[in-house]
Amino acid sequence: MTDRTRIKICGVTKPADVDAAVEAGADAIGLVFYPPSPRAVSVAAARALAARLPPFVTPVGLFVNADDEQIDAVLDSIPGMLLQFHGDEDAAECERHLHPYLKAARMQPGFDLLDFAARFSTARGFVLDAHVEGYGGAGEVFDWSLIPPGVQRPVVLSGGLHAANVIRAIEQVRPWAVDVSSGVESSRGVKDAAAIRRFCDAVREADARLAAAEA
Ligand SMILES: O=C(O)c1ccccc1NCC(=O)[C@H](O)[C@H](O)COP(=O)(O)O
Repeated sequence: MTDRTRIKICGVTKPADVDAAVEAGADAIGLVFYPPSPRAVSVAAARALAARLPPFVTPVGLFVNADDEQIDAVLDSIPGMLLQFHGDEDAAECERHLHPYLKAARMQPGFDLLDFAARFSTARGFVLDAHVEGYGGAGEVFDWSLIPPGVQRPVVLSGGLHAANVIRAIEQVRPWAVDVSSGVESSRGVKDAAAIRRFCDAVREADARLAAAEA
């Protein structure tokens, strides 16, 4: 159990999105380098967005089965990036960029997360998302009871979260962090500053409730 649940606001595309996330207390922002996504950004745009981040707020670069040249171009342009592999990448493909990375697991009945975690032994943590077409960013919740005890690395709970369900999600799963994209948008791909604030406030409320219950 962490002292406070970290927050990643994913799929930011505008300076105002970054500012809203930082202002609301997010710990990380997600920059999507997957062209089919309505949240996809160019390397140049991502560099400018990441440059707005204050110290200790992390840019996370999100890839889906990208080629090495694309990943290396991003890493050459944006210092301090944490990688997030959200496709069918194997461990070797994740490791070869010599950067810390998160590996996404698309949760469904029968999926062996402990075996998955053992296969990605160098991952800094696992983004647990719904198993959806298009790999992610779908705004769909998965059954959190599918998460087994004993995952020895930080869990980033993701998939269909929003201000109205994130307290229950944190109470049930006790993740290291929560990650959200659709749930803080006014329409697909358009971030909403008030929704970002509501989401982050709800995470703080969840942390306060857990602290009070454990006092
Ligand atoms: O954000 C996307 O458009 C996206 C597209 C393809 C693969 C992953 C994508 N996002 C990855 C994330 O980390 C999202 O925050 C995560 O899937 C949760 O999204 P949502 O359910 O919309 O909150």
